[in-house]
Amino acid sequence: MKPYNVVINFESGTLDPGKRIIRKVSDVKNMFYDTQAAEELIQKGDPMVYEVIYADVPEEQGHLGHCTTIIYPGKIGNEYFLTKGHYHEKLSTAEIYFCLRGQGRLIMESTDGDCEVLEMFPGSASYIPPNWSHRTMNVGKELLVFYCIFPADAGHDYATIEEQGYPKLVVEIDGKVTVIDNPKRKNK
Ligand SMILES: O=P(O)(O)OC[C@H]1O[C@](O)(CO)[C@@H](O)[C@@H]1O
Ligand SMILES: [Fe+2]
Repeated sequence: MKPYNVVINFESGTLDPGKRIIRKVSDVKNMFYDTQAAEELIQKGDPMVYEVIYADVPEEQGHLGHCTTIIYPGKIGNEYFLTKGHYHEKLSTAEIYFCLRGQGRLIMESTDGDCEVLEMFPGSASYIPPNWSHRTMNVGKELLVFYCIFPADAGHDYATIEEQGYPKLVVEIDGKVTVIDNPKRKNK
């Protein structure tokens, strides 16, 4: 293949040319603490939670996958709109998130059971080491837009997070972004 450019719009988060994946509340309902509130939102029109726009790169060793992620502002119950979250199938692969717009949080858990939450803001570049799962939330009132770079053969393992969730939740309490223990978390 030959070198090529894509163009990223820092405002809207579009990456062109790219392949767009859309996730609505119905696609991520099991990830939220308040599943009842998620069901109600699905009945009210099933709004979009986030989209990912991938550059066209072969999913092969040696290549770097890259994409933008756009998370809409919103909450389910008092929990901010979030991505599904995953480990990489190839656990030895890292990832970088470079925030272009908005305010977010990045929650990560390692295979050793450590949990960390980082702030995301325009200009923040977050390093997700090998063996750490990752999920992002939009904690602001505008779009959260960030650019991701990862080994193209990393793959996604969604099952672990879908089953056990994270040890912490990022929620709004009295208008403030607050990190609390996840009451539903098993084995912790
Ligand atoms: O794949 P998820 O967990 O739905 O979240 C999407 C985010 O993670 C990535 O899959 C990359 O690891 C990006 O596409 C994006 O930021
Ligand atoms: Fe990833």
